[in-house]
Amino acid sequence: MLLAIDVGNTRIKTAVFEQNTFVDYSVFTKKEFNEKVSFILNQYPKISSIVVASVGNLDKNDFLAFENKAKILFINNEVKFPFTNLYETPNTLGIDRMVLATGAVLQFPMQNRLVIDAGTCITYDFIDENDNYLGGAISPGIRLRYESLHQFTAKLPLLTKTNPKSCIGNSTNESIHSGVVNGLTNEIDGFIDYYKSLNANFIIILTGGDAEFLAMRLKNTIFANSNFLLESLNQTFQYNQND
Ligand SMILES: Nc1ncnc2c1ncn2[C@@H]1O[C@H](COP(=O)(O)OP(=O)(O)O)[C@@H](O)[C@H]1O
Ligand SMILES: CC(C)(COP(=O)(O)O)[C@@H](O)C(=O)NCCC(=O)O
Ligand SMILES: [K+]
Repeated sequence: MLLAIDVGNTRIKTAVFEQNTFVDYSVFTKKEFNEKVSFILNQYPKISSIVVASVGNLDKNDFLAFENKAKILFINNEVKFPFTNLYETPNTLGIDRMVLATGAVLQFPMQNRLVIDAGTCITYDFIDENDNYLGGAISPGIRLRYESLHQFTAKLPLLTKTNPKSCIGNSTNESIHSGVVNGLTNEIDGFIDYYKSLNANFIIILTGGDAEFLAMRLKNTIFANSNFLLESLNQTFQYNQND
């Protein structure tokens, strides 16, 4: 059994896998990290390996306490990836984006793929049909947009994500919801239209904490898979076992 751990900038997500079967899912904060991981390891004594992708503030040392329970693969840019990295600064590319690209290549072979991860930030990653990783974009995620409007102004309230009633917001709250939610869906549809103009044939994977909320609001039809990063971690692990 494998425990996959995704340390994002907002939350930690974990999954237990028995080969390719998703057995268990948890989500928690950094504060709860030690307690939750210990709990999962006790609950599933068959876990023999842990695979970690971290872009948040947990590093390799934070996992040392679990080394006597399971073997740990901490993903960094020295592990094997099934794509050619054409990013100009490969050493600063987010590990989560590399893991997502791995999942896209292994699950959807020989196709152009666009991965959109709607988490703390929205990341866009494009991997072409020849398995070249080209890059994409980084923009603020939904919560970040609401929080920054509040934090960097004197008058704007802090709101939580809500379906806007209209594009034309007729109150402060409705204007904010329209700006954040309609702004982001227009951004995503705009990027998708740009990729379509380059090549009509590509698949789109939408994941992250806001994937389901966004999927139903996009002009383009996309199926959300909130677990794509955890599934991709399992695949990255397996890919590195087959030497
Ligand atoms: N319980 C929750 N706590 C925090 N964010 C949540 C929650 N449920 C959904 N979200 C949404 O998920 C986004 C963060 O997604 P997530 O994939 O967890 O981020 P990250 O991988 O960067 O930690 C936020 O923009 C927020 O709107
Ligand atoms: C862009 C990110 C902050 C996204 O993090 P997340 O929203 O998943 O928490 C992360 O992928 C990262 O730190 N990237 C490094 C810069 C880059 O990818 O070029
Ligand atoms: K992201």
